[in-house]
Amino acid sequence: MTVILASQSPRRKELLAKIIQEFQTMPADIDESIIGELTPLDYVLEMAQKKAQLICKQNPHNLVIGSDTIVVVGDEILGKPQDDQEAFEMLRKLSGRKHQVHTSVYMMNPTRIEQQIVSAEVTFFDLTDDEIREYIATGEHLDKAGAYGIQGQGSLLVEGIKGDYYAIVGFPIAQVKRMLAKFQD
Ligand SMILES: Cc1cn([C@H]2C[C@H](O)[C@@H](COP(=O)(O)OP(=O)(O)OP(=O)(O)O)O2)c(=O)[nH]c1=O
Repeated sequence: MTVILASQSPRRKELLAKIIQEFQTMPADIDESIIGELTPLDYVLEMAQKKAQLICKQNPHNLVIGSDTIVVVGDEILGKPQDDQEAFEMLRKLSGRKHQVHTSVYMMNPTRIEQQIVSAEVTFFDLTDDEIREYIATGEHLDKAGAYGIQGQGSLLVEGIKGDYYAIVGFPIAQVKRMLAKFQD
């Protein structure tokens, strides 16, 4: 059965390639704007489900994987920033405190569904406005939840992490591998 990753993220593609050799990718363009109506965990799972369901409709005989990543600080959900100004505000909120990163994975084929949320806690150093501007100048913040990428220059903002590093980067491969194994049963 062909595996389809319902994603346009080059990172998710790279990470899935670490655990399976053959799969396709298809972007799932869904409306991610219902922030606020759901709890963070319900929201992140729903986004992964929507991505998987959209691609599954067009490819009903395949195993489709959707995934989504959010940052939660206090009780606020941070998705991807719209522009540099919003990125600046997000990074200011994250400065000097802990936040949670949640990545959901939703897998479906005609006979089975597996879903999972994998989380990590990230602590940021105290950041000056100049440090935030310097980071934003790298440009790597724009397509990332919370406006940073721990795998890049964003690592310089991070004092520590607890939990699964790959959940922060956007695709928790150890859990994904275990979920995929259930489709072999
Ligand atoms: C916090 C953090 C997020 N991210 C990324 C992971 C996700 O790709 C992105 C959050 O956006 P998502 O909407 O989860 O994913 P996406 O738009 O990149 O891809 P698709 O919906 O097509 O699957 O933020 C990092 O790469 N590094 C980090 O440290």
